[in-house]
Amino acid sequence: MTAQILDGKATAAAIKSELTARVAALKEKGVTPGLGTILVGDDPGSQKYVAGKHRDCAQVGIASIQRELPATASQEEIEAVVRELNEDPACTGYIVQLPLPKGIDENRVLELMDPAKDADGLHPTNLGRLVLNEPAPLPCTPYGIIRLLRRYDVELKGAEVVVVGRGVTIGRPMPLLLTRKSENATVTQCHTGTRDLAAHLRRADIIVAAAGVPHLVKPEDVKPGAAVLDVGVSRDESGKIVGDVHPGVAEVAGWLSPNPGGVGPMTRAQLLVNVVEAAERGAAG
Ligand SMILES: Nc1nc(=O)c2c([nH]1)NC[C@@H]1CN(c3ccc(C(=O)N[C@@H](CCC(=O)O)C(=O)O)cc3)C=[N+]21
Repeated sequence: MTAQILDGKATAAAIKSELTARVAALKEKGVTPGLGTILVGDDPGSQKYVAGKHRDCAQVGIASIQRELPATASQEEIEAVVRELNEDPACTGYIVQLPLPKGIDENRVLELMDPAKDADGLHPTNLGRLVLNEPAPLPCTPYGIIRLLRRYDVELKGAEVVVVGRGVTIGRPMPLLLTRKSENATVTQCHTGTRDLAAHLRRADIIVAAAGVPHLVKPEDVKPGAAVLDVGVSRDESGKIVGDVHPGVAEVAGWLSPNPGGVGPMTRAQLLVNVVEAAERGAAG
């Protein structure tokens, strides 16, 4: 048996083509959605991700607003750019590319953002709304994962999901989305303090591997037919992406998201969704 591929690239392309129509409709009303990015420092990986986000924008007709600061930028300088984008009417949503350089208080920067312009869905107010079941922009990677599973008709209702990892962008918000009434999954969250990870993995109908540990999920730990999402991104010596899922899992799983080509493109598509939805709310109000 070989797993069906959860093709994030193709699914993201479909979402982007739907967004293209919504952006065109907004433009007829005189509203152009604009995605802002704030990039601090010159990490080549971060530069590449940010460039990809602006390429996506061009594809669907969203305007790009790019702000770059040197690695030596101070807390005050970064916060000044956040305030500027909060005020800029051309910017309907934006992100601060993470991580920020050492010595910068990331949470203070994120808290300064206008929650209505939070394209990542990671502002404390929006995470709070998620906990309270109130409408809010949703965290891009977790929601991208859910949309990918839905696209391939993977049953979420009643499913036993194991989330591996407790990072702020994926691990922590993922169970909040999965346990909504609309998803109705049962979630076990595993992390470095988990005593017997393999025992949990073996029971899972769906595994979300977001630990950032190369090949953490082994074929012998996967229940035959399970859906496995490879979210972790590590790099080998040559700079090639190594995921959290061992390649042998493809022989056991029922569905598998490749890495690259799986969750990454879905994250980027969801970012655009948040920007367009913010612009639609603005146009309606
Ligand atoms: N405020 C903030 N929001 C983020 O969403 C955010 C961030 N900071 N910091 C870094 C991580 C990383 N991230 C990725 C998004 C897409 C791909 C992606 O599309 N990857 C391609 C391959 C890219 C390649 O080959 O390097 C793929 O999986 O097919 C990867 C990584 C978003 N992040």
